[in-house]
Amino acid sequence: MLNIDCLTVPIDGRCIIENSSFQVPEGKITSIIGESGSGKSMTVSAILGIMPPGAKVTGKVYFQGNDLIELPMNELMAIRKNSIFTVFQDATNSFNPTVKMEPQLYAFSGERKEDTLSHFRLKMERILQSLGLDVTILEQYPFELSGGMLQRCMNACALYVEPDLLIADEPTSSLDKVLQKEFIGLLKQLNEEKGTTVLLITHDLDIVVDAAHEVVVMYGGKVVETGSVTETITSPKHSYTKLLLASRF
Ligand SMILES: Nc1ncnc2c1ncn2[C@@H]1O[C@H](COP(=O)(O)OP(=O)(O)OP(=O)(O)O)[C@@H](O)[C@H]1O
Repeated sequence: MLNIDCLTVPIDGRCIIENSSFQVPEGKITSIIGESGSGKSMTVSAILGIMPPGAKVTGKVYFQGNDLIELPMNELMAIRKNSIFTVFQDATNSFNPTVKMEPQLYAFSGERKEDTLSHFRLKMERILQSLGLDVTILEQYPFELSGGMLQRCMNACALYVEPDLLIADEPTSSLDKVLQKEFIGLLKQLNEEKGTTVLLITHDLDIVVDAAHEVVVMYGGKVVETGSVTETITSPKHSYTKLLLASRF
């Protein structure tokens, strides 16, 4: 589904990602794990084509037969709109505080699917209720909702869109344990019931073990190990992976 080949990202002469290759197989949950600053989020940015000024990307990012790095911006935007949904670390930052929830959730989900507002409302209300949210939140502003509720709203959009690829970048790090478990359950549900391919970025090995099928270990801007989660935790090869496993207990 997603095939990263020799990805290299220098920013202002400093190499942030170096010659990294890995695959995200269709229908699986693949997790990128690594210490803070190892280049996990920058890898996501390179996949999505959202790079900071001064960055140069080389290598290939194949998705559904296209090299996303080579695509003109309008074609990349169309692929992102139709096939990829991204959940970022702190949902609070994804919403405009001065706009009510309904138009914002519509923009993230119904509008992307080209659904009418009335169709969106019916479908979204069902999803919100299934996530334990009252539909009156649609009339509220983001600042009236808790961080956990906003994260659930973003999850509701992912459920609405049913993307081919869901990218979740540290989605649980601002959540309490109960909401973390709920989010991971939702990822598994989307993966098992809808066949959604998931790329999950985390620094939490317990989440990888609980949710992922495949793991990509990053260290110092490089992919140092890839493999199935079972294989990697039973016989890690790289010293950093061994350290990560040792620090789990
Ligand atoms: N806009 C930017 N300009 C220059 N360097 C950046 C920029 N954003 C990130 N970096 C650098 O790129 C490196 C990788 O950062 P990245 O955010 O990808 O790490 P990460 O593995 O996701 O870390 P974390 O787990 O803390 O989110 C870091 O050294 C960081 O300082």
